Order: sequence, then structure tokens, then C-alpha cells
Amino acid sequence: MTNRIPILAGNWKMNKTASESEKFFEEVAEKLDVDEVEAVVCPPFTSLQAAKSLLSNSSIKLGAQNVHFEEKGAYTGEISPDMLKDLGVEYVIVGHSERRAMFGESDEIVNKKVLAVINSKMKPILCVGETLEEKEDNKTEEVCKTQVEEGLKGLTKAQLENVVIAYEPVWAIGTGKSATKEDANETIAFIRNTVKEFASNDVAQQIRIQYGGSVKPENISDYMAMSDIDGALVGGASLKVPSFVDIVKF
Ligand SMILES: O=C(CO)COP(=O)(O)O
Repeated sequence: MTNRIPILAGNWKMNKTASESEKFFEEVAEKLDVDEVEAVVCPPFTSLQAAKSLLSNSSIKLGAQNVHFEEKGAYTGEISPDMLKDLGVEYVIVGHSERRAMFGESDEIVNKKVLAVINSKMKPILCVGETLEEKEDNKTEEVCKTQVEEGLKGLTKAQLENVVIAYEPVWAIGTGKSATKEDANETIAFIRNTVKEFASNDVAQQIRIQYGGSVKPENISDYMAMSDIDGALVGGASLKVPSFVDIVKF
């Protein structure tokens, strides 16, 4: 047993216009009132303003899917940490495998973003996880260790307690092939041990680690029953109010 508060977050990826998002926010604010868990929605940037106004009286927290690490300046098309903070964003997904694979985000860039999010008093959700090829080469632990250590470089122990890690095996994302609860728990326990080695046992016991990859209402309670799994980062199943609500209420 731990005192870690479960965190269930929906990563909408590139889905829903601002108008479509408004409907979701109105409905979810009506249907979901949580106090023992944290529920977070991470819509596209263009829906954050609507989320800020429609979710402000709800218990649902707001997250973003990406951020630039610089404070301001000539970075056409980018969004700064303070721009997110100003819209009521509390969590920022950093280093999602789609960004690593399609937008060239290295561990070094991911680390800069983690630091920028922390410096702007928000909380990063650092995504790590192996590809199918790496899994078949038995490199899961090696890959996760490197991504965690490099991603969290330079953070103090106090800052590390505000980080959420999401273990998302790339082969399980959007494929319907979720990791078994035992495998997910084992890798998450390994990640927790990695944190213990480079920070401390206290930090490792505080830090929350989610599982992500084909999480649905049907399998969420299995994951949440495991000793080291503190929540989920959910893609497809977070796009509809009923399934998001079922997941948060696991
Ligand atoms: O990438 C994910 C969340 O960040 C997982 O996506 P799916 O839940 O659609 O597999």
C-alpha cells in the first residue's frame, strides 16, 4: 500500500476541434466529480481556452500534450510553458513516443522540456517505453532506464516528486495489444527502482508511474490493482465521455 494518489489522464492527441471539445467538457464536467483520484484531460492547444472556462468549476485538471523549452522568442509555431500555465494547465506530457519517433525529440530535448515545465510550476508527465523491436531484443529495461535517467537529469529531489512517469510500450499504443498487467507492473517496478538508484527511496515511493497503451474501461481495474501502477495515460478511450468516465472511476 502506498499513499500515492492515482492519476488518470486522457491524451487526445490530434483529435477534436475546439467546438467538439466544448461538448466533451460540458458533458464531462456534469458527469465526473472526483476526489480520491486525479483526472486530467490533455486536449490539443486549440482547445485549452475552452477547457479553462468550462472545467474551471470541476475537479478535472488540465494538461497539454507538448511544450517548447524556451521562455519566449523567435520559435515560429511553438508554445511556451508560461502560455500553458496562463491557461490553467497543470500537467504537460513530455517525450511521448509519437513525438520522439515523428518529431525528432531526443532525450536531451525531452530533458530540457521537463526542466522548463518544472520551472514554470507545472508537472511533467514524462513518457518512456520500448518499441517492439527493442522488446524482442530484450532491451525494455535498458531503454526505460536511459529514457528515465536522461529525461530527469538535473532535477532536485523535491522537483522529482512533482514528476509523473508514463510507461507506454510503443507496441501497445493504439494497437489494442495492451501489455499484461504483470508485465506492466514489472517494468514500472523496475522504473521505480531506477528512480531509487539515482534519487532516493523516498522519491521512488512518492513518484507516480502510469501505464499507457490500449487502456480501456475493460482493463483499467486490472492495472490499477497492481502494486506499482499509479494510473493510466489513455489515448483512444479518453475521447468519449462515457469511456473516459468509466476509466477514471475504475
Ligand atoms: O499513447 C497513448 C497515450 O499517450 C496510448 O494511446 P492508446 O490508449 O490509444 O493506445
